Amino acid sequence: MKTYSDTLDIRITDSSLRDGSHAKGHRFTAEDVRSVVAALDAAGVPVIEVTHGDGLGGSSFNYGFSATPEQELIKAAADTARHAKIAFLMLPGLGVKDDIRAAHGNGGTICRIATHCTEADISVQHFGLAREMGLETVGFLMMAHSTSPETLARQARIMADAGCQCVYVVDSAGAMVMDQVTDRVAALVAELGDDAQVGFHGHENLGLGVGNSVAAVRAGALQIDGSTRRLGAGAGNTPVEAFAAVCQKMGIRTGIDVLAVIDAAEDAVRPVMDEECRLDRMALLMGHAGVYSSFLRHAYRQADRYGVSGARILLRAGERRLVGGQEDQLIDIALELAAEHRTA
Ligand SMILES: CC[C@H](O)CC(=O)C(=O)O
Ligand SMILES: [Mn+2]
Repeated sequence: MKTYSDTLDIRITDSSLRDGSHAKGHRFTAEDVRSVVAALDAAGVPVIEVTHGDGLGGSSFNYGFSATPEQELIKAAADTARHAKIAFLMLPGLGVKDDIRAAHGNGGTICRIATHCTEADISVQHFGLAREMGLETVGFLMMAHSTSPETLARQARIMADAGCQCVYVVDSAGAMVMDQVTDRVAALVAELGDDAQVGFHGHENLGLGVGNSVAAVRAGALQIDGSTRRLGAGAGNTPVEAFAAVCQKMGIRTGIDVLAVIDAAEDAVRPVMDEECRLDRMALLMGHAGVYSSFLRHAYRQADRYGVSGARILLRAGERRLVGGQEDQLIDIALELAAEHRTA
C-alpha cells in the first residue's frame, strides 16, 4: 500500500481557517488565526489552510467582505506556525496570479487551485506559476458528486499535467455516500498513478464526513481535509479531531496527537466560532439536494430579505445544478419564489 511518507500514512489539512471563513461570515481576526494556528500546530496538524472562504480575492460584495485582509491572516498564520505548512486556496478568476505571489510572500507554501469539477482547464496557468515559484500544488475538483468518476479522472489528468501534485475529489455539497467516494477516488488513483496524489475534501451535510474520508483512504487517497470542530460551510467539514481519533484506532498514521487536537477543538477553535456548525434542516437539505455548502449563509440572507423559505431556495438551487460562483442566482430564485407566492 502507498503511504504519504515513511512516517505518515496520510496527510491531513485543516481547513477551519478557510472553509470556516464561510461560517464566520469572513470575519476572522489575526488574533483568531494566531490562537487557532498555535493550538493546531502544537497538536501536530501538518497543514493549515488560511484564506477568505471563497479563496484569494474572494472578499467582495458578492461573496462577503473580509473583516481582516486575508494576506494579513496568511502572514499571521505563517509567523505563528512552528511546524505546520500554511496553505492558501484560489479560484481562478476570483483571485489572480499576483494574489498567489502575495500569499507566497506572506509565508504560504501550498497553493490550492479550485475549479468546478468539469472545468480543470482554467487552472493550467496557475499550476504552472505555482510550480515555477517552488510552491507545493493541490487541485480541487469541486462539486465532484455532479459528474461521473470517468469524467472526474479526465479532469484530474488536466490538473496533473499542468503541475498539480495532488488532485482532490471535493464533495462541496456534502452529497456523496461512501461508494460514490470510493468510485471517484479509485478512478483518480488509476488515472494518475505516480504522476500525482489523490485527496478528499468532505462536508458533513449527510453526516458522513468521517465515513467518507475513511472510504477515500481505503481507495488510495493520501491527503484528507477536515476542519477542527467541523468549522466549515454547510454543516461543516469532516471533524479533524474525530477523524484523527478514528485513524488512530484503525492504525492509520496521521502524525496528529489525538488528545491535543481534541483540546484544540474545545479550547481554541470553539471560542472563535459564532456558533456550532449544525446538521439542521437547511444543512441536511444541501446534502440531499446537492447544493454547494457555501450557499448556506447566502440562502438564509435572501430568505430573510424577500420573506421566502430558505429551504425552498436551496431545493431550487439543487434542481438548477448551480455551481460555486453563482451565489447571485440565489437572489433570482428568492425573487421568483416571492412572485409565485404573490400570484398563488
Ligand atoms: C472556495 C470555494 C469552496 O468553498 C471550496 C470548497 O471548500 C468546497 O468546494 O467544498
Ligand atoms: Mn469545502
